[in-house]
Amino acid sequence: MERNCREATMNGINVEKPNKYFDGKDKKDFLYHFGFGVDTIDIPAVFGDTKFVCTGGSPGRFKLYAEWFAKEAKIPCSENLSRSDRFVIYKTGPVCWINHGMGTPSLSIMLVESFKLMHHAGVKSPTFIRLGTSGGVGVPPGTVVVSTGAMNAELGDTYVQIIAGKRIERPTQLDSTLREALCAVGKEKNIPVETGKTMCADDFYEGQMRLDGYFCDYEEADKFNFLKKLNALGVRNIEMESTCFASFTCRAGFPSAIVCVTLLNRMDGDQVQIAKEQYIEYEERPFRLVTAYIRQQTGI
Ligand SMILES: O=P(O)(O)O[C@@H]1C[C@H](O)[C@@H](CO)O1
Ligand SMILES: O=c1cc[nH]c(=O)[nH]1
Repeated sequence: MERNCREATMNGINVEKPNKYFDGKDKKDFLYHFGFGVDTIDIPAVFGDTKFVCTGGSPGRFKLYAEWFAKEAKIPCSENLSRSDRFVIYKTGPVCWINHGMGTPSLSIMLVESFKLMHHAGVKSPTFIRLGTSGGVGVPPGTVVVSTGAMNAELGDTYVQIIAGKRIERPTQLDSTLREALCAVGKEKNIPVETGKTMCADDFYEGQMRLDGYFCDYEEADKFNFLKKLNALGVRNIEMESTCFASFTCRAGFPSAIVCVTLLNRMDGDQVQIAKEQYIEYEERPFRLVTAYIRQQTGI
């Protein structure tokens, strides 16, 4: 049965308390990949009013999203608040825009430091939304997939971590209330929205059964059989972060959603070759949907 993370949070199910070791009175926690810590900036003053953390891979796209949001809501956009060159952090009122790089290893670092940031800022239940791009599985290019769940590369609905030499699998639930609200906004705004599972691959080429990588030791028929299998399992898009994102946010008890536009239908090809204007219009779709939802929720 599908679980709602918000309920899970309220009932205390699946929600883990922050690690006791990083927050002792004598400890001055430093967020290494953000380049600042509790000792170097006044975290509650800068981040204490955060309600939403929006994230996605590219630093340039997230700077743009923050600027677009500020312009639309007629509020100021901060400078890049990150003091490291690993990630960018922009703030527009109650919304933080932080990029996470490509793949789950990079995302996991960004999420852990964002969760610690919210903890130090005294923010109780921030909503996390991943706005990204993906390859569609049987859906037309430009479709915005709001994920019902995340599936790993072995086609299990879990996020696999190796800790102390052991394989740990954790659930990849997403918040169904948030998803439904986002879908309703998409409909209102005439944005082509679909719901379905998102497959999280470990790489862009072989892990997604592309035929255009440098290596390929399978046949074209294997690719199509795999994509058909995914489609039959309810998968509508493939990207590279969803399992970690769903698992970490649910573990922390934060409502979360994944909203990714499809750049192509993988049933029709592998190369991502889109005219610049079309690419920007596709990139804008998750932004328009999520922004409308945030503005509706916050009244800004
Ligand atoms: O959020 P983005 O668009 O960066 O995410 C997808 C998944 C991979 O990180 C990347 C591959 O092109 O795009
Ligand atoms: O096909 C695609 C497109 C974007 N991102 C992916 O991971 N795969």
